[in-house]
Amino acid sequence: MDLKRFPRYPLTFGPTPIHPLKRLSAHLGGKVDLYAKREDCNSGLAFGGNKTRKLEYLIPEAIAQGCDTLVSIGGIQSNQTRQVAAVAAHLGMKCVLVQENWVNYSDAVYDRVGNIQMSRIMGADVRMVADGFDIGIRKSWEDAMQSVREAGGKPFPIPAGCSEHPLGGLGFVAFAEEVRQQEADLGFRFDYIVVCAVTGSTQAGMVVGFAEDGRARRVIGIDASAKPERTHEQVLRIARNTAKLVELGQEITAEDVILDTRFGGPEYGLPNDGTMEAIRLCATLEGMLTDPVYEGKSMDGMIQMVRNGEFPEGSKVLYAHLGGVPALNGYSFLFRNG
Ligand SMILES: Cc1ncc(COP(=O)(O)O)c(CNC2(C(=O)O)CC2)c1O
Repeated sequence: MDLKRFPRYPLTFGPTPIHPLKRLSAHLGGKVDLYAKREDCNSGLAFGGNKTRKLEYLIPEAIAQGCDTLVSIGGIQSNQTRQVAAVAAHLGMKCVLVQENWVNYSDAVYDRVGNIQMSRIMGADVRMVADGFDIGIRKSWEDAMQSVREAGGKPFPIPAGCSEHPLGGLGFVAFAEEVRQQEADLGFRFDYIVVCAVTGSTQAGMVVGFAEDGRARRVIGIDASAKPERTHEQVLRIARNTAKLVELGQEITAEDVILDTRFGGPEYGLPNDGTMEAIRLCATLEGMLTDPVYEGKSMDGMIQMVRNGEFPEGSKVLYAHLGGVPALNGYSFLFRNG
């Protein structure tokens, strides 16, 4: 699938590395080969992550439109907003971030460390809003854009997770192309790809990208929104729109969106016991850190699926590490004893 007709503004180092998770695979019985693709190491811009790959396809539009301010939204410890702040700083643009109260978790430092701390240091105008979690288009975000216009600025709208932007899925269509090229070098194909899903355009792009070689249903989304009906609908809608955009030539159906709802509880942003065990297991066996909001839940899902024998023996499973580690600082109390 050729994406060259879509302008891309380079914000990442290039193809992200794939490496085996040998100790974790052995610990889980050695019958399934686990690998990680490291989107958490994809850029020098404030630790990067999945949004930085997505922003490569949104930024050309911001530049072409002569926008001077990137406006985005997320929870207090949003990785999205931190990545937007970094890209704005890198491009010499202003940045307004709406940080809503998405997580029912009170830690003394939650709104002063990690992602939100970095966004402030990078010069973003960080605006705290009391509204709770919702992955949809928010009034607070629309108000922020209006405030930029009233101040004489030209805002570029970047919705939560970049997902409701028409080009939001392209980055992870490119991810699938990149994996195919890496598989040619590795000499094998992955049987499954495991990915965390909340606002949906990461999984949606992968579903479209892997549909080309018949692997749409091998993309296993692990819901971390704890509102899976909403996330499933959003993944499906974005995948369908992205399939039309890239002229996939096949229909994406609801059955193509595999979203596992077992690991997202108890709420968005709050870890469960499985999340905490998965974070510790991956950290102590592989030195690979994951977070309590997103990747800890997808890592838990992958670990439990291996333990349950849900991947056939001999399967090669690719874990998409999408970033998120800075938020660990907001959950320090949970790890006070390691
Ligand atoms: C580390 C990490 N892993 C997975 C996801 C889920 O990606 P999608 O939103 O594309 O489904 C996020 C999203 N984060 C959001 C944020 O505000 O940071 C968009 C919710 C993420 O940050």
